[in-house]
Amino acid sequence: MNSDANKKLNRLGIMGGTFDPIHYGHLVAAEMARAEFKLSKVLFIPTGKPPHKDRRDVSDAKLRYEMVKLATEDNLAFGVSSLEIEREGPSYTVETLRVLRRTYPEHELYFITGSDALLEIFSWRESEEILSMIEFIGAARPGFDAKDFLLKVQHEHPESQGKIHYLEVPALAISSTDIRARVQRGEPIRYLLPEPVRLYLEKQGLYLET
Ligand SMILES: Nc1ncnc2c1ncn2[C@@H]1O[C@H](COP(=O)(O)OP(=O)(O)OP(=O)(O)O)[C@@H](O)[C@H]1O
Ligand SMILES: O=C(O)c1ccc[n+]([C@@H]2O[C@H](COP(=O)([O-])O)[C@@H](O)[C@H]2O)c1
Repeated sequence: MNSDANKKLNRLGIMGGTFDPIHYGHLVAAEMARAEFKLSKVLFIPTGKPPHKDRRDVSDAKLRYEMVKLATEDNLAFGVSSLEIEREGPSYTVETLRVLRRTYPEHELYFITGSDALLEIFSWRESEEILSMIEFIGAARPGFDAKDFLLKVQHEHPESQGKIHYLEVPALAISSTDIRARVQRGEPIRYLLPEPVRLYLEKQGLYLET
């Protein structure tokens, strides 16, 4: 086999997010993407300072990183990177990808997002540069019309043709916002996220205050 053919076998999935906290919606999307797109590994990258979120009270990056570690350690194909939480300033994806390109020169990079985030990638910093470096996998969330969306994208952003893939996942209507609100109201969150993460966030007293 020549080296070009070899290259194609290495596919790295990247799952970026605030993960405040990580939950089964994230994990199912990553696992389905891994299998469907034959990714050798999925790297979870918690954001240091989320560029598009104006919540001033995003939890401490180290706590969010720790929760991602706890949630992913039982899957050998999952890894966690502290790249963004160690970098100063907003966590722009383009900067992260430049580092990953150097770290994984032989890999094709696939960025996994929920379909809601897929609608926003064109507003990301240097989105054209991003599209020249990687492909996107958009995981379906409830209420999302993928066919319409892909048609619209192709029409408005012809440069993205062939670079955005749609992945159907068993839709889980779980969000970090809902989990935080439940904790605040004293409602159960068990089975919405891995048990070690639930125990950790309770021990840390996370989300008790608005
Ligand atoms: N239930 C879900 N199914 C599929 N993808 C999801 C789900 N929840 C989040 N994602 C995706 O995971 C990535 C990281 O999401 P993020 O950490 O912001 O979680 P979130 O639940 O959307 O958080 P919040 O409610 O605080 O906005 C985003 O691309 C998002 O679209
Ligand atoms: O680079 C950007 O301009 C940019 C703007 C918004 C979001 N992102 C990335 O998209 C991923 C999901 O973000 P979020 O805010 O939905 O948790 C995460 O990796 C962010 O760093 C990136």
